[in-house]
Amino acid sequence: MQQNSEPAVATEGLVVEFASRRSRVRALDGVTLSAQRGLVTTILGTNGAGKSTLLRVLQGLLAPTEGRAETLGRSVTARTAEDRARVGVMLQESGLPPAARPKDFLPHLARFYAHPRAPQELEARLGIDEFRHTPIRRLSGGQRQRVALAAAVIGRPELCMLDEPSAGLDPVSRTMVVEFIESLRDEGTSIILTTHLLDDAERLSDTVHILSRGRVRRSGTLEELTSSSSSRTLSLTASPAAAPAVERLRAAAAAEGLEVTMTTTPRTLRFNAHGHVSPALVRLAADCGASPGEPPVSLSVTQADLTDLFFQTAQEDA
Ligand SMILES: Nc1ncnc2c1ncn2[C@@H]1O[C@H](COP(=O)(O)OP(=O)(O)OP(=O)(O)O)[C@@H](O)[C@H]1O
Repeated sequence: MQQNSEPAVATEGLVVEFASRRSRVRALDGVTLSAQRGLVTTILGTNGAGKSTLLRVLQGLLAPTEGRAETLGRSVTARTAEDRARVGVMLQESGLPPAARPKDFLPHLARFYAHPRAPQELEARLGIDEFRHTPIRRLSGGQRQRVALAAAVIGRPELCMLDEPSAGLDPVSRTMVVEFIESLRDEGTSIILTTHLLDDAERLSDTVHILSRGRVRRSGTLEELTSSSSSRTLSLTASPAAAPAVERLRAAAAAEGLEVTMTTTPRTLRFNAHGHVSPALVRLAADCGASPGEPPVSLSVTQADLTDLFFQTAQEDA
């Protein structure tokens, strides 16, 4: 028996190198991270950061060049069939049989497990019942994705790895999938998630690891990550009469290295500056009214959110 105190996932110094005669790519460059049981751990990163490579190693589909990786306390290179049955996997390329219909495929899959979920209940929860008679090759990308998610969880895995499960879904299906993932977590399933949808990441994640160029650049709970960041967003709305003052603010923010966006309509000026917002800049903003010494229509300084951190990480590594 495995001890449940083991983390759901643990990696140490994981390196994956893809080498051809012409080039060599270090997709993972010393990744050390862990994911606690019963929580949602999200891996974020720009395209090519190494997220799918990491999942492929954790799924035992790719041998690391260096380092070690464990799922549920077992090395990924030494897993038995029984160990594999405890891990559910949803890949970006679905790997589903094209001629099968969901109504046959899910019950067929269920027969491989001792205590499977009821296929019809899964169909209903993921909206698959609407197209259960259609062969998989005729399903849309978003429909196929939901069948792949159902297939990943039908055996009641203790650990579920989901590679961009909500990407490309319409808003109704996306909500269904996000709520489904929440319910898996509530049942105690450990979940490793990758996504580019930062709203979903904010809603679902207990812990986040942000990868860039094959390395873990930031790790922590959402609260730890955002409170440790010195980044703030200064947002201001002013009347067009305040344009000269807002222009001075823009120049000062740019000189301090902040990222600035401005939009002007006939009735309002909107100004946003993101980065290390100094007290001097806040004082300058407080004077952006229609006449000298008057305050602007609105002014706020807010803590960085996950989106800000994501951009910051990408910029630091550019
Ligand atoms: N089989 C392969 N052969 C050569 N290079 C590869 C291979 N698979 C991935 N790579 C490279 O490894 C790096 C990481 O790729 P990976 O697919 O892990 O990124 P990702 O973070 O999942 O990106 P995305 O968000 O686009 O899915 C990229 O530079 C990619 O080109």
